[in-house]
Amino acid sequence: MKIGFIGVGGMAQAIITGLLKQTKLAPSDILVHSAHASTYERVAKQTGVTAKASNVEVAKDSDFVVLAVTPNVATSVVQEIRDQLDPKKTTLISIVAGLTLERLEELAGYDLPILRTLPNLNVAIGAGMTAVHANENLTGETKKKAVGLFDQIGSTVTLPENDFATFSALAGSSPAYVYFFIDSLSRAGVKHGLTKTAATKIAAQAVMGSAEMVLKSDENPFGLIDQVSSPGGSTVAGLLAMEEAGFMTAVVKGIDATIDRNNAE
Ligand SMILES: NC(=O)C1=CN([C@@H]2O[C@H](COP(=O)(O)OP(=O)(O)OC[C@H]3O[C@@H](n4cnc5c(N)ncnc54)[C@H](OP(=O)(O)O)[C@@H]3O)[C@@H](O)[C@H]2O)C=CC1
Ligand SMILES: O=C(O)[C@@H]1CCC=N1
Repeated sequence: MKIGFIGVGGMAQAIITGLLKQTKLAPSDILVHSAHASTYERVAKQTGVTAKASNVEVAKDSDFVVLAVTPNVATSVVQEIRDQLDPKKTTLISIVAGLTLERLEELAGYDLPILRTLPNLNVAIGAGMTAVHANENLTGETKKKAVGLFDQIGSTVTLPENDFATFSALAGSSPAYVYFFIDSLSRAGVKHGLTKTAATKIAAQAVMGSAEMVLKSDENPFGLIDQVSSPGGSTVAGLLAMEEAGFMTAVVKGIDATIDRNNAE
């Protein structure tokens, strides 16, 4: 089974790293090409994957073709490889935010099996969260294999396409917001005398444990907040100060802006 990546930027590299760590795929079974030889040749050198001389070659030689370019060039790239996409052999997997199955079928062919996905950066460490939606041509074992790639590098959820913009904000973009939160915690620690390295490790471990607690406990997050907040204690004092600064409103406004941008694609 050959998996070809068209575009090897941040997200494609995260998927490749995750696949090489979490699956039995050989690096040579992963084919890559992108706009600049300096990028795809560097990725090939660093990871052992196979560099191809063109997008067309990647499409021709792959069973699963992962479209991993930015939305502004996706249309022209699909048009470029269209003739190599053989519905009997090839499955197209798109990770492009905002690009619908209807548009992909229009560009790539109505007979082609296509999986629309929206992964997040944490696939690199096998802890991703990916939304998937297959078109009606993608069925059976091939669908299992395509979705299975993302199951092996994290969790997957099948969502209606009109929820993808919201999912993209809550899981695709949110790692950036959580990293921002961790960095904010860490900076506060530095303000109070910890080293940045120690503060970041402490903050990240606390965030990881808290996320695991939400997933594993029967309590909702507000119940857990109450468990942490001792009567008359420091946590409730901190929570109230954060809320006075507009914590929840800031988060919801950020997610609204993310969804608005996704819907404008
Ligand atoms: N970053 C993320 O967390 C997520 C991103 N996505 C989606 O993933 C896609 C890629 O995003 P991201 O990795 O962040 O972006 P990057 O800018 O890091 O990567 C884009 C890649 O596209 C390549 N490229 C540009 N033009 C062409 C072309 N004509 N032919 C072949 N390759 C080309 C670039 O090549 P080169 O490097 O050689 O210049 C680069 O490797 C986007 O559609 C985005 O919506 C989805 C979920 C999460
Ligand atoms: O910033 C972006 O547009 C992409 C989509 C989700 C995460 N990164």
